[in-house]
Amino acid sequence: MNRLSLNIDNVKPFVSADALQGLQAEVTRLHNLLESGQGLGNDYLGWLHLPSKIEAAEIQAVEAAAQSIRSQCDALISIGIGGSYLGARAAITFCNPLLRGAGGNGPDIYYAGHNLSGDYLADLLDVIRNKRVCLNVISKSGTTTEPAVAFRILKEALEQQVGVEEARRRIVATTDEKQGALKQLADAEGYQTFVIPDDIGGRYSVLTPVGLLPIAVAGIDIRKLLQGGQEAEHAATQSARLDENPAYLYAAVRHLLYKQDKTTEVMACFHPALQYVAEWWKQLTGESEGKEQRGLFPASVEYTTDLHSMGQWMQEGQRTIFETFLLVAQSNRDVSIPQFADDLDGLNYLAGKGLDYVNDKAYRGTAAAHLEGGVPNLSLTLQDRTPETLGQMFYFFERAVALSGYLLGVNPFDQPGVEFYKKNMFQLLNKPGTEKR
Ligand SMILES: O=P(O)(O)OC[C@H]1O[C@](O)(CO)[C@@H](O)[C@@H]1O
Repeated sequence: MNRLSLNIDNVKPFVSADALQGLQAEVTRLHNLLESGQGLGNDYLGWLHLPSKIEAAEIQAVEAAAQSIRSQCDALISIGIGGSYLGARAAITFCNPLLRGAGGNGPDIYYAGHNLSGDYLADLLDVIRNKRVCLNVISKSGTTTEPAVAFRILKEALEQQVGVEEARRRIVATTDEKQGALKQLADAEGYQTFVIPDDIGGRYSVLTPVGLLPIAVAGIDIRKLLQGGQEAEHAATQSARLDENPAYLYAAVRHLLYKQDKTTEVMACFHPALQYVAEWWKQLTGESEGKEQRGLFPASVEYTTDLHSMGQWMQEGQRTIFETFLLVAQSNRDVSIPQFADDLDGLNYLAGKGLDYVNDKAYRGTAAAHLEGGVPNLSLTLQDRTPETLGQMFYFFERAVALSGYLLGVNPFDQPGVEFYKKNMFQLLNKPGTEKR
């Protein structure tokens, strides 16, 4: 079942059917390279068939741990950064009510370890002071500074609140099977642990326990999420043809636009539930493609609010951009506009219409205006805000970005550039073993 639809009508003035057809042979070659495990970064392909291969026992273990957290606690703090953070936050924001506790009908979900702000952590410590708290610390390497520091502080706070023994029961670690400081710490303390497979990098890990545990704690059905992932996996595996494989069509279109010096891709959403989906997508594309001085710069805007700020730039700024609209066809709920007898605000022409109707017109008006202003744009419409649709979307982008990296000739599964700031930071912090340059 296809829960996503890709519309490329507004790129046609820039990308011809012939140009797409001209890329087909290369796409097919790269598809075969990906599937046969012969391409760049082939030791990180565990995500490729993960949705269909994840073991029933693993799903059950995640569900049981989530249930135990839901029954013990009224707040979960998910501690991680980058790929060990954004997938869960994207899913939880996407599926759950926007203004109630982020955990929907379960514990409130808070995040830590994704920044180094003292204010942020101090505020978080205040907020959780009188709550029953559980911690899920997530780090593949087990050595990333931001989550390690946050975990140290939150672990101490929890131990002071409930004692060392009870704290141990309330902490779950998601990390490497064998290595890293977090693994050693978890073993020493006797925490429950989940494993991040060796062959799956952080930004491709949302459908492993990295994402699944916090998502399940938030009351989202992870089986449905995985089902969506599986549907997209099957669809993308079956055919490399651009007229049959929308993930590859998206990759091919953005590659052809990049070749025309459209070097920035702006993901534009009209729904606040997509805010962290865009953040997840930025990590996926940025870390996968931005290397060897190549790669699209991934940016995002949230409409309609940003139409009143960035809208000017989008309409008339440098023509080095294209836009990918990420849309939701069916919201969970809608609110209709009332009729007023006096009509002093002049809005009676919208009376009886839902906000989604108005939002849709805003999208259509924007897409046409930006095309007229020289910005090619494509639209990916998600059928609804269900976990199945989200699972399809996660896999759609993973597959598309893997192919995009191969089209660029880079390894989409490493991130050597990220280490540079860390070296400098450690030297500035006088970390033992690092020397000043
Ligand atoms: O799970 P870890 O090892 O803490 O890494 C978190 C994130 O940091 C990075 O390694 C970059 O530093 C990302 O690739 C990764 O998603």
